[in-house]
Amino acid sequence: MSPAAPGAGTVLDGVPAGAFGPQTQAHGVVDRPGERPRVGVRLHDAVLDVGRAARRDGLDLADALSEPTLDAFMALGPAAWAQEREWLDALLPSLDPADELLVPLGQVGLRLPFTVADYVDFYASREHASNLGALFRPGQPPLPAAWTHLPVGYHGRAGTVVVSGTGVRRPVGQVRPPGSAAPEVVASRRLDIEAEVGFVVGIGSVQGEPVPLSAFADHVFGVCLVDDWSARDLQAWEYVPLGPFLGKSFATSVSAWVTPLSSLAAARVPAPPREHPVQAYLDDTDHPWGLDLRLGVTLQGHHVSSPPFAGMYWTAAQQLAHLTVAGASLRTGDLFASGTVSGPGRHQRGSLIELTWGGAEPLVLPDGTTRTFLEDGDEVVVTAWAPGPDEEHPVGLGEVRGRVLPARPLP
Ligand SMILES: O=C(O)/C=C/C(=O)CC(=O)CC(=O)O
Ligand SMILES: [Ca+2]
Ligand SMILES: [Mg+2]
Repeated sequence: MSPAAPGAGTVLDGVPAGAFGPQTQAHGVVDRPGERPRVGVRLHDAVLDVGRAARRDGLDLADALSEPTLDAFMALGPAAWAQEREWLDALLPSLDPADELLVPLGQVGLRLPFTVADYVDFYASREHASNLGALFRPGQPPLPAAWTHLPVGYHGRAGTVVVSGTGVRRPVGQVRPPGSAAPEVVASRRLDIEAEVGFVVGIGSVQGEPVPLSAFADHVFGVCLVDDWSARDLQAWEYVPLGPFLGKSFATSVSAWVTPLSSLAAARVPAPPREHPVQAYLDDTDHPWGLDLRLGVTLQGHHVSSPPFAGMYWTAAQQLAHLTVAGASLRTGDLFASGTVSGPGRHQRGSLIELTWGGAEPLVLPDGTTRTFLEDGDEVVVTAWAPGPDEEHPVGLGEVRGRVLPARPLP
């Protein structure tokens, strides 16, 4: 298991006050000295030990909520999730701030909240896909032919998913520098971020049986934030024709909090208009799962981008239907990420390769330094929030934070 994250409870970039009130019910796993890790639900700047609280209230969910990961609780499925929500909706607003089961965030470490089963990364932002097409494949159409017909994705590396706060070692690998005929092995010079939203599967499915789009909320427990660290120089040399491999396999960071889908009811929006009718299994007319999530990205504490999730062309429900249509099954803990969230505006791009246009237009940070790609010691934080039941109760999605560690010596 990855190490506990330091710096829990730090101030979030651009996330409104009150984002972790009783409406949000972000689930994580907390680590306290001398104790086994336990499931916790965040309430403002504290965490409720939900296993012990459930035991105190005589709830039959107490065993599943007393585990060192969210796995057992997520595997109970939507009826149990709804039961827990009803209980927390009643309990949290009336909880005594001095309750012994509420622990200040600053006193706990935060762990990877679930065992990552399989990991898939999609490519659902039209702006991001078009930008990457222009940068990686100049002279070719901005989008691949299939892009408007199906949610393009690739299978990633589940075992290198780490919790927010874990250091990210600069990868070493093969690159072919521009203008050079021969490849060489170097520490990546084009280390990048990708700001994404992740969806966490609670209930699995049977191999060979597709999961219809309408069953999305029966399978997916909640949402986390993802930073899909990407070595653009490794990626550019290796990716044809099978797609990302080592350039994205070394680390993928996720937030320590998983926000239940049920907390995002007020954030649901229709997806953008489709360019042409989609296949029946992707038709989401009756199940719109667009989500108005507002992301923020900081680099060395400076705000560099505000990617809007609401404009994503493919929704997570369509992605789940597509992922399973050929017969692939789901497992508890499967993680599928949206793809980099980029909007049409310059300051809405979710990666440095887009923000600096392949390094040609460096970012100037308020401290006077410039960046094209990440330098050793750089820290990136991705945050997000969504509209909640009313203006005073926005829903916070926490943060995913990572600092770049220097590369190991070349092999
Ligand atoms: O267009 C490409 O060749 C590569 C695209 C990416 O690197 C993006 C990716 O990982 C999928 C996404 O995050 O949207
Ligand atoms: Ca990605
Ligand atoms: Mg990755």
